[in-house]
Amino acid sequence: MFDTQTPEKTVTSDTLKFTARDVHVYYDDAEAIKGVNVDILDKTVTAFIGPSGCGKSTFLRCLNRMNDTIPICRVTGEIRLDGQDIYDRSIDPVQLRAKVGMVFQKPNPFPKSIYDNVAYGPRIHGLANTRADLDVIVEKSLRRAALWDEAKDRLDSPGTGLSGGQQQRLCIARAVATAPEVLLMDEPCSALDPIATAQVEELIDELRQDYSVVIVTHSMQQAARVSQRTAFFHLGHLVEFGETSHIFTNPSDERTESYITGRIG
Ligand SMILES: Nc1ncnc2c1ncn2[C@@H]1O[C@H](COP(=O)(O)OP(=O)(O)OP(=O)(O)O)[C@@H](O)[C@H]1O
Repeated sequence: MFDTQTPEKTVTSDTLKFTARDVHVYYDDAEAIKGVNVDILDKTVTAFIGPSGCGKSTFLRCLNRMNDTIPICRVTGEIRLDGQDIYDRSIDPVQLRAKVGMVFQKPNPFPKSIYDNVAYGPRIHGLANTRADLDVIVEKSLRRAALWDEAKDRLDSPGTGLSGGQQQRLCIARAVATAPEVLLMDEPCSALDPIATAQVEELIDELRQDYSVVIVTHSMQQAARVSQRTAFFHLGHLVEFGETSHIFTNPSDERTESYITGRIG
């Protein structure tokens, strides 16, 4: 089911980025997340795994308040980023999402040029004073997303004209352009072929030098390859959370074992 040969990846940071306490999420009366507590570390890739409908994406979306955009969705409990309550009245969700960037399942570049896709966030957040500043941010972000060499001669071409894998890297460049601290990725490789998937996985490994990355994935092989910590969700509960190598080789909970051995899911 998973690659037991994957070398153990050590957690390199003990700095807490997010702390979530007793988080419940409801869609109308249906409870999708049932009292989740979790600590997410800086400069670490954390994978959320679990059967379809267990709440992985719902919980991920709590971390940058994307659930605010769903009228029937209600979040209770406490989520802190660097110690600050992200659901506090004083927090502007738009500013929060610049700090906590998100990459979605399906690459979704804006119908704009490659340059403008990346420049969009820095422009609306006033991160560049001059065109030259913006050029620097765009180049740096495209380099960070390992897309510069392929894109540098076609910056004025539409982002939608890139291949699927390139589009996803463009979306990663767009997310890193606002200098976020955390990157949330909701099944970022599910629409990609194996080569593009490998490129994005390599990129995730590089990004963790600078960011905390949280990735939802259906692929246990992918979780084992890219993450240092893994959280297993089941029916809205966070069943088990720990070092990826431990979760995959020696899970403590029967439900985790059933999932990773393919008996539930
Ligand atoms: N916008 C929504 N409106 C109503 N219910 C929703 C909404 N989004 C998710 N749900 C429900 O919340 C529960 C958790 O869904 P969620 O998408 O978070 O699970 P998931 O583990 O990410 O699933 P998958 O792996 O299939 O993407 C499910 O019962 C789902 O039907």
